[in-house]
Amino acid sequence: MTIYSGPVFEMARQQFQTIADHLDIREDERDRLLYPKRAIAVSCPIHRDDGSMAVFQGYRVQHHLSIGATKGGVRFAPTVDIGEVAALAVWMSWKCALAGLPYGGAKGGVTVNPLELSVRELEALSRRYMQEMIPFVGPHIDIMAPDMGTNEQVMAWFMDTYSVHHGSTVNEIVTGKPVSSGGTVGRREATGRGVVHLAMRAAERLNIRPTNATAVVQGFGNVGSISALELAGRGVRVVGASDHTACLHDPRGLPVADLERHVARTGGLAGFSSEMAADPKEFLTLPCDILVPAATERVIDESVAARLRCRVLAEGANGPTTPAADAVLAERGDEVFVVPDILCNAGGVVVSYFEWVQDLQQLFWEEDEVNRRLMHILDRSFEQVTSRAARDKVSQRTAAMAIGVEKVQRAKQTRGLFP
Ligand SMILES: NC(=O)C1=CN([C@@H]2O[C@H](COP(=O)(O)OP(=O)(O)OC[C@H]3O[C@@H](n4cnc5c(N)ncnc54)[C@H](OP(=O)(O)O)[C@@H]3O)[C@@H](O)[C@H]2O)C=CC1
Ligand SMILES: O=C(O)CCC(=O)C(=O)O
Repeated sequence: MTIYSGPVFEMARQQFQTIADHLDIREDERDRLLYPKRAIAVSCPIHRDDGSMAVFQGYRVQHHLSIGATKGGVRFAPTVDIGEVAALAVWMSWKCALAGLPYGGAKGGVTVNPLELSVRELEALSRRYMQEMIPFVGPHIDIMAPDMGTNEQVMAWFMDTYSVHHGSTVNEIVTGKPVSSGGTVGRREATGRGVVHLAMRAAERLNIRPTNATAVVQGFGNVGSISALELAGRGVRVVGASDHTACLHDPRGLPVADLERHVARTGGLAGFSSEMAADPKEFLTLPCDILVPAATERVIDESVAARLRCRVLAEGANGPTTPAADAVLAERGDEVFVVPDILCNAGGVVVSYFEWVQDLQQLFWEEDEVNRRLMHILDRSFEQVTSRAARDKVSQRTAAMAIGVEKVQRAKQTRGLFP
């Protein structure tokens, strides 16, 4: 019996079983590695602007405590449930271990559509969520960060709420804060920047020149918009971009900077251009060299996987590709070079780690230092994953997860169990 259910947790569980079989992990050790150490569920009441009261469910799952504090983002979305949050926490563990960060994985979430809240209501909900979590988090216990539906402003409210309770400013309680409130330069851009850096490494392996390449990006929030801008900055023609409100396609290339300004002004891609409107059902299978899913989980199922027309799949989102889709991609052999999520989008948590280190030391780095160290870690992980995949004749996802799981397993074995 487990409280973790639903399609996203089932996906994380299936992936883990594949890795456990590949690594020949003993049956009696598997549950200890997969199931989260702690899960916290809270009710967050707020006053609505019309004077009524509303209660939102919030969660935080801390997956394992064997390497250090736990780390991971907080998602505000209508889909959030304990199973989704737990799956995302499990993935954070493998991601942090692969990158060599001193953290276990965590994730949080509130079941809410943030677009339906006023700014005042969003602030009230953010503060209430952190207030409810204060007994369970701390700079050496669990450090939150942004994810879907949250941003730098929400992190500043989290940090302020925790600090008011503590009696002095505790910058290191969350990462992804504004630079003006103890954030680091380069964190806002880090995930998309890392995605594109690794997409370029993959393209290089396939002899694709950026200036001859095309890209399609799903999702135009933090990760998607920065990925699109970085791709365009390297001379890649971004031919597709989408969010909930619209899918745009132009084989001649989209004006990415204009899209970003439009989204900043209006809140979405809708209304940018009716001539560029594309069919949402065909969006992910548009022909391109680089496909960046940067929205949500399970968007690439077996049917989409069979029809993908990209050469590089650079997973900006967490869990965009289902295990059934992975099997289809494996059958397609070398046709699609997959840069798996826990490698591809690790730039965010890597720079969050740098932010935490800087906050603890109260010594702040220049942006070129942040980026140099980020690329060093991403390049190291890329080499480890691709050489392990070649050595063991497995997919890059299996290789990446195997490296992460092995590190967590080793830490648990070395520390042992209480008698
Ligand atoms: N932020 C970070 O540092 C990191 C994020 N990630 C992952 O990246 C992904 C995106 O996160 P982030 O950019 O922060 O989130 P944001 O909330 O900033 O942006 C999400 C974007 O995805 C769009 N979107 C959501 N669902 C769909 C859909 N079904 N089809 C098309 N577009 C959709 C949203 O559109 P709309 O606004 O119209 O709803 C929005 O443009 C998530 O999987 C997250 O877990 C991974 C590592 C780090
Ligand atoms: O920056 C962080 O700590 C976590 C980012 C995150 O949630 C993720 O990598 O999925």
